[in-house]
Amino acid sequence: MSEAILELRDITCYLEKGTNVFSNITFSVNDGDILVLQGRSGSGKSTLLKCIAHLAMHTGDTLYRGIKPQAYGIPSYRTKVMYVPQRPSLLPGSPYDFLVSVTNLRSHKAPNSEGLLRDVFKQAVDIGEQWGIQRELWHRGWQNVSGGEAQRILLAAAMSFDTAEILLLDEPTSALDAETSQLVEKYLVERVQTRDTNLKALLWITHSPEQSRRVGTRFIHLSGGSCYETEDPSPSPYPTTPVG
Ligand SMILES: Nc1ncnc2c1ncn2[C@@H]1O[C@H](COP(=O)(O)OP(=O)(O)OP(=O)(O)O)[C@@H](O)[C@H]1O
Repeated sequence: MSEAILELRDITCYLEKGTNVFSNITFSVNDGDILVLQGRSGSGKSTLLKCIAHLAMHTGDTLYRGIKPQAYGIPSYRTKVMYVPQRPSLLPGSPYDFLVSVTNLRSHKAPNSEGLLRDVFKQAVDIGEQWGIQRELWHRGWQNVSGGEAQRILLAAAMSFDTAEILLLDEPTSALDAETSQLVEKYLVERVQTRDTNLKALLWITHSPEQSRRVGTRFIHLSGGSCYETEDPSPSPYPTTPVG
């Protein structure tokens, strides 16, 4: 059996007193997994990714390589287990400014931070160009790039940092046309399989059964506040085998 990188134990999320989105979610993400997370709209998929990234209040434990994120340091943990939202709705400035901010955080403005930024930017532009993102878009304000462009830019940025062992992908291709979507899928899957970067696994929300079949190695459904692992890549609202 492959090595567990991330373990979720009894993750329960309450949004209001007395109402929980889900409870006691327990599963592991192993080296090499492309774990597809499915479920009806409103079942709590995005919220679960936010709990894993420690961006939403919850109870239960997350262990990254056997260590609690609090012990690891939440900012460092988030560079290893990185949440990639559907849209960068609240980010100021341009995509390039975003690369600068994250690189400054990473380097703590060390003397070589310019070199690090140059490498990250080159990598981001290279990846983006493979997906049809022209270099000049990195310098445009976020509000002036389309939803599909912003999605690809965020993903290219996440890949260019090359710090993450797990990417938490919230419908990463929802704004893309079929052809571009498959280009991005292929790239992400290959990065996990070829092992030439730090990336070891993906936790991927999708509503598309076709995408699920193309990319997934494991399939987890959220339904009725619980989660279920299944061999079936097509979403089912009434799965039968609970995990955890
Ligand atoms: N900040 C919040 N305050 C109150 N309710 C919230 C909040 N965030 C999410 N919810 C509710 O929690 C539930 C789960 O939301 P979530 O976005 O996780 O669902 P989802 O499965 O990702 O949905 P979709 O497939 O439509 O993106 C929904 O009923 C949503 O309305």
